[in-house]
Amino acid sequence: MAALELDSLTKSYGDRKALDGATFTVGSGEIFGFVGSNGAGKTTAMRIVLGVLAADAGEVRWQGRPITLDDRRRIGYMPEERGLYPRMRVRDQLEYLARLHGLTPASARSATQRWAETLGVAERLGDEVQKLSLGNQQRVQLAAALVHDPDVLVLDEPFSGLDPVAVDVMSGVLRERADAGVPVVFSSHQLELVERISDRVGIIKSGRMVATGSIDDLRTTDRPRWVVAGPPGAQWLGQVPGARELSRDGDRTVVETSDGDGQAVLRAALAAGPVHEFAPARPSLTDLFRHVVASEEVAR
Ligand SMILES: Nc1ncnc2c1ncn2[C@@H]1O[C@H](COP(=O)(O)OP(=O)(O)OP(=O)(O)O)[C@@H](O)[C@H]1O
Repeated sequence: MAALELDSLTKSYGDRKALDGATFTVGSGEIFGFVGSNGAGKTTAMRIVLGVLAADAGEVRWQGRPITLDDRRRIGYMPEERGLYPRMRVRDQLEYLARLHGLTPASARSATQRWAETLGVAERLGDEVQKLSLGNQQRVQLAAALVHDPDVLVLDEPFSGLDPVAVDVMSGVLRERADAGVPVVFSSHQLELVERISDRVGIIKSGRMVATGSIDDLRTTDRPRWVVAGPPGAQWLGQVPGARELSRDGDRTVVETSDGDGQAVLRAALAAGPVHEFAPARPSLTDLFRHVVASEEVAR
């Protein structure tokens, strides 16, 4: 079931339309990767979910009804502009945020300890935030989003600037929270990472969702592609009706077919010479992103 729904959100800043009917849902237990070019509207959409910004039109729903202030208090949010007090000690900061969300002093203390350990910053609990490296500050920022055991996670570029170990720690935590039933939505420009950890992704362009679904859904096309390595050139391809070369790198050709008949492609290649690789070509999220962002067509 869709736990969090963004329905037809519209928002303008003066005459600049930041959101233009953006709609998507995030289910319980689902990690949703929210991607789009700079200025496409991701932060604006997340701020509207949080309620720090009001939509001009459209609605955010939680569990099927309009989201309330109380629901919003149960969101764990990592803002793009971050939001830690630089001179406050990590421990005080996390305990303070937990208390703001209604935890008792004892629960705030134990949640602070637990999340600091999970995120690898327990040894820095006594330090001022400003003395931490940026990556460690970001771990603390995630701890700040998690310390009140939120029902939803909304994270604006949580992975930017992290080293690979920190990326693993953070993605492990997101998966663990999702497995506990929490809907997780995060924005990122690191498309390989988004592809690796998201259950579903949404691509936003100029304030409108141009594609939403699992990576496999988005890959599904009525013009399947194949990689063929072997015969030099691509003259052999002329023998296959409805097939065309998309790209060629040395003896490796990516072929698009109109009817998905890979066997016809393989037969033509074999007739031209030995073939040492033949496989369906699976576009990466980066390929899909380039494709939908470059095209003007608005789908789904
Ligand atoms: N406070 C503001 N005042 C005026 N325009 C704004 C404001 N905030 C955002 N915008 C504009 O709204 C559009 C959407 O911005 P938004 O920050 O939501 O994009 P984004 O997808 O998060 O971008 P990025 O990937 O660069 O963080 C942009 O054109 C931006 O310039």
